[in-house]
This record gives sequence, structure tokens and C-alpha cells, in this order.
Amino acid sequence: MSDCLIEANQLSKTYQMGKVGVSALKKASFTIQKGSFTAIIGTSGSGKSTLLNLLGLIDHPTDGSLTFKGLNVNQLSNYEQTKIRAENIGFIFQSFHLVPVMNILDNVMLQLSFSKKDKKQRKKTAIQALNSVGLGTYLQHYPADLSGGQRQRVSIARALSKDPDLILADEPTGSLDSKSGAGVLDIFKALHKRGKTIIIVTHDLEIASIANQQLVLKDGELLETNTNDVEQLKKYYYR
Ligand SMILES: Nc1ncnc2c1ncn2[C@@H]1O[C@H](COP(=O)(O)OP(=O)(O)OP(=O)(O)O)[C@@H](O)[C@H]1O
Repeated sequence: MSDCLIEANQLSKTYQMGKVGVSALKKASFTIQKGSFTAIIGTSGSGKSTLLNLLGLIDHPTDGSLTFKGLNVNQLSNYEQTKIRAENIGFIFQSFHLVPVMNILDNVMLQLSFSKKDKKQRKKTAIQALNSVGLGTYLQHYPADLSGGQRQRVSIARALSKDPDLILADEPTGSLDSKSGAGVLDIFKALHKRGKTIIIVTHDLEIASIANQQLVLKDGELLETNTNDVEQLKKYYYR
């Protein structure tokens, strides 16, 4: 069996703004291996979120192809893509995206609404996920009662609850203080050790340097796909 989870070939995205096209991603080709840890870096507007949205099957490329677990995504219907996304991909966002009127157990269980598990099993799975990020004693707390680092751990538990093949994180430590950020990063490192495939968008080059693979974007172009030397990354980042 191939170890390749994702293959991008000349992947491109142009947003149409009236008559003007904004070329946000230009012919990016790379692979993501199963169990790898990939960092996407680049200055603001370089195309990081655009690429993450394509990898998460949230958006469609305008050119090129994307293969997920050997399936050519371009040839799948919206329904099939949604199914792959729901079953295989966990998302973590900088601003957590938790439902404020639900306690954290319900927030995580909500993720499992479409699973085939019954309510009792969904609850058990959600509690296990919250335990795994150290929040097993906070089940009845609401997001507003938690610190930023704890909220981000809830969103990690939510992503983990469906046991996804791939975890996509968009600046997961971006709104956290350095101590909470380090705690969240430790969870990502542990997940990677457990064999999860992780793709993380970050502005933090120290985080990028611990990844196995770095996708450096500049004005929509992919510049480098594998250096973990922070000084080298800085050169790419600031040039
Ligand atoms: N929906 C959209 N419609 C039109 N242009 C867009 C859209 N989304 C992004 N863009 C443009 O595409 C380019 C890449 O944007 P993108 O959000 O992918 O960059 P980014 O690297 O994630 O930036 P940041 O670090 O600021 O989040 C930018 O020029 C942006 O203005």
C-alpha cells in the first residue's frame, strides 16, 4: 500500500473578483505522506489558507489536480467530497469555532452528529477525546469559562473525536500566549507520534522547523518543500 495520503499536481486557485482574476495559488506540486507533519508558511496573502482549504476539500481548485487516498478529488461529486471530509479530516482553527451556548461535551458530540454511533457511544467517544487533551474534568464547562489554551484543546478534541486520517490546523497557536501555545504544540507532537498526519499553517518558524516537511508560499508560488533550518526558513519568509 502506498504511503502517500495526498498528491497535489500543478494545483492552482484563481479567485474571480468581477472581471479580475486573483491568482492565489500557482501550480503547486507536492505530496503529503501518511503520518507526516507538514508546515505551511509564508507571509500574509501568500496563499496559505487557500491551500489549506483545497487540501481540506472545502474549496475546489481552478486548475491542476488533487488526489486524496488515491482518489482524484476533481472527479468526485460535492456529496462524495463532503463525505470524505466528514469521515477523514479534522479541522482546527485559530479562533476555535466553538458553539458558545453549548458545554464542551456537547461541542465535541456535535461533531459526531453524522456518525453512525448511537448517543451513548457518541458521548463515550467525546469524553475519551476530551480526556486525551486533559479536559476530562471540564465536561460541563462552557467555552467562555475556559482559557484560550483550553478552548483550543476542546477544538483539538472535537477534531480527534472522529479519529480522522488527516488533521488540518490553521494557525492553532496564533491567538495563544506562549505557554498555552507550547501546550497545544505538545499535543500536536504527541498526535504525530501516534501516527496522525498533520498539516499546520503557521507564522511561527520554530514550529515549522519541527515539521518533517515545509511548504513555503510566496505570492501563491511554492518555493521550498523541505528545509527545517530556521535560518533558511527566515530567508524564504522575509525575501
Ligand atoms: N474569497 C476570495 N476572493 C478573492 N480573493 C481572495 C479570496 N480569498 C483569498 N483571496 C486572495 O488570495 C490571496 C491569498 O489569500 P490567502 O488568504 O490564501 O493568504 P494567506 O497566506 O492565508 O494570508 P493570511 O496569512 O493573511 O491569512 C490574497 O491575495 C487574498 O486577497
